[in-house]
Amino acid sequence: MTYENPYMKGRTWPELNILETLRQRNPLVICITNDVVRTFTANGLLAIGASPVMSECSEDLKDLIVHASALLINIGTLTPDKVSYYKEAIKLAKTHEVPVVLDPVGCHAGAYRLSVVLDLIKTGNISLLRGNQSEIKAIYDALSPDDTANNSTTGKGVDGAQVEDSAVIAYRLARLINCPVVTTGEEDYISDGIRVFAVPHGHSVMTAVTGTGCLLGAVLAAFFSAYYPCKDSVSIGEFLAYALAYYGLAGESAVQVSGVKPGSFSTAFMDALYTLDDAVLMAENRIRPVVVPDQLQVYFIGGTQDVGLNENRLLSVVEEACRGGVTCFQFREKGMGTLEGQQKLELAQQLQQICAKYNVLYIINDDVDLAVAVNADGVHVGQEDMRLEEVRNLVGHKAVGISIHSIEELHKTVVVYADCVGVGPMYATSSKPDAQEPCGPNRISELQAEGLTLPCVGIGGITLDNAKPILEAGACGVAIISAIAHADNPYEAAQQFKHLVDRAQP
Ligand SMILES: Nc1ncnc2c1ncn2[C@@H]1O[C@H](COP(=O)(O)OP(=O)(O)OP(=O)(O)O)[C@@H](O)[C@H]1O
Ligand SMILES: Cc1ncsc1CCO
Ligand SMILES: [Mg+2]
Repeated sequence: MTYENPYMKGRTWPELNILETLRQRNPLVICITNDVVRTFTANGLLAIGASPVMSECSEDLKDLIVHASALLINIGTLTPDKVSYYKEAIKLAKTHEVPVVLDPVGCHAGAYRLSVVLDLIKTGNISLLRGNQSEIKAIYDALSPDDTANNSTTGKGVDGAQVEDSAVIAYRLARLINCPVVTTGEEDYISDGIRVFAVPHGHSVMTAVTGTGCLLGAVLAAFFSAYYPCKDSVSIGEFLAYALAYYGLAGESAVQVSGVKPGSFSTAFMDALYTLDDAVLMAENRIRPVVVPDQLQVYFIGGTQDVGLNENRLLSVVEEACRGGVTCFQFREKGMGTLEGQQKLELAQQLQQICAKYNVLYIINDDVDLAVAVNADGVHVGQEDMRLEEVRNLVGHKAVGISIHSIEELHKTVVVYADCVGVGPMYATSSKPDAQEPCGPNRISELQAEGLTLPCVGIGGITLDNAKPILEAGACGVAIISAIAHADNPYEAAQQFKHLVDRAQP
C-alpha cells in the first residue's frame, strides 16, 4: 500500500511480514497434546517454520520452557494424571512468561472434559482459547451469567457443528475469561474482547482429516512469537485473524492440488503450509471485520466541545464513562475552538489508552488519517464525508461506521463497505448544531424493513427516559453525548444506560 498519512510524518502503511518474522524466529512451541495428533502437529509446525517439541512431564518441561515461545495444551486424550500435569505446566509457563494456548477438545461432548477446561481457564493464565464452534459454545454456556443459556453437553464426539451467533459468543467469552477466543468452522471467528473478525477461509475437507483443528491451535501458538514486532500497528485480534487466514488459505491451496480427498489432502496441506508466504495474505486475504450488537450497546460520543473545551475534563469523563460500562467510545472533535493537528493526535492517544484499559471499542469520527495514525479500532463517517469505499481502502480491517438518516440515504450508501450504522437524530438535540429534523425511533425499523441488516445505534437527544423505544425499534444500542458528558456523575449515567440496554435485550 502506498498511502501516506499526514500524522505519520511521511511514513507509509506498515507492511506486515508475519510469516517471514515467524520463520526467522523459528519459535520453539511446546506441545502437550493428544495421542491422536502428535506427529501431524509436529510436522505442521515444522512446515510453517516453527520448532515443535512434545513434552510429557513437568521434570522435563521445566528445562524446555526456558527456551519456549509458546505452550500448547490440548486435552484431547485427557486422564486425571494429565490434568495435574496441565495445571503444573500452566504454572511453569506463567513463571517464564510463556503464552499458553488451550484447545478444549470435545468439551461439548463430556461433562468431565468440560469441568477440566473450566478449571484450566480459571487459572487466569490462558493466553488464547481455540476450539471448534461447539466446544466454544459449551464453554460460553457454562460460564454465561445468562440463565437461558443451555448448560448441558450436546455433542457426541470431538467434531463440532456449525453454531449460530459464533461471532457474538467469541466476543462475549473473550470478555468473560479475559483472553482472546478463536472459534473454528465453516467460517472462523476471533475476538480479543474488543474487536471481532471473521475469517472465511479453509475447506470442508479439513473436517475429514483428524487434527486440523489441533494443529491450528499449535500454529496459533507459534504465531505469538511474531506478534511483538507489529504490536503497535495491529491488535492481537487482527493479528490472529491473519494467522487464521494463512491457515485457511493453506487449506484452500492444498485442495487445488489434492482434490477433495482426505488422504492426499493431508499431504498437500503440509506442502501448502511449507510453501505459503506473506504475499498470499496481501493478494487473497479476506478477513472481514465484524461488529456485534454487544459492542454498540452504550456508545458514548464526545470531544472537547462537549466539556467546555477542557481536555482534562474530557479525559476524566471518558474514564468515568468507561468505568461505568460504556461499550464503545467515539472521539468526535468538532466545532469552534476544538483541537487540531498534533494536539488532537495526543489527546486521541490518551483517550485510546483509557478505552484499551476498559476494553472499550475506540472509534474516531471523520478523521481517517487520525484513526490510522493512532491505530484506533474504527472510524465513523457521515454522508458528507469521504466515500465509504475510499474509507475502507484506507483503514483496512478497522470497523467502519456510517450515519444514515433516511431511506434515500440507505439506498445511496454502499453498505458493503460499512460494519455498523448510526441512525438519527432520534430526538431533538443540542449537541450537533447542524442536525437534521428528528426522525424518531421508527426510522430504525423502517430502514431494517428496507433491507438494512448491519447493527444500528440510535443517536440524537437520547436520555434515560426516552431510550427504550429506540431499542424496541430494533437498535442494538444507543449513542449518547450530553446525557453522559453533561451528567453530574458520568460514571452513574453510563452505568444506568448499560443496565437499561441489558434489561431491554434478550
Ligand atoms: N466447513 C468448513 N469449510 C471450510 N473450512 C472449515 C470447515 N470446517 C472447518 N474448517 C477449517 O478446518 C480447520 C479446523 O477446524 P475445525 O472446526 O474442524 O476444528 P476441530 O473440530 O477442533 O478439529 P480436530 O479436533 O479434528 O483437530 C479450521 O482451519 C477451519 O477453518
Ligand atoms: C479423534 C480424537 N479423539 C480424541 S482427541 C482426537 C483428535 C481430534 O481432536
Ligand atoms: Mg478439535
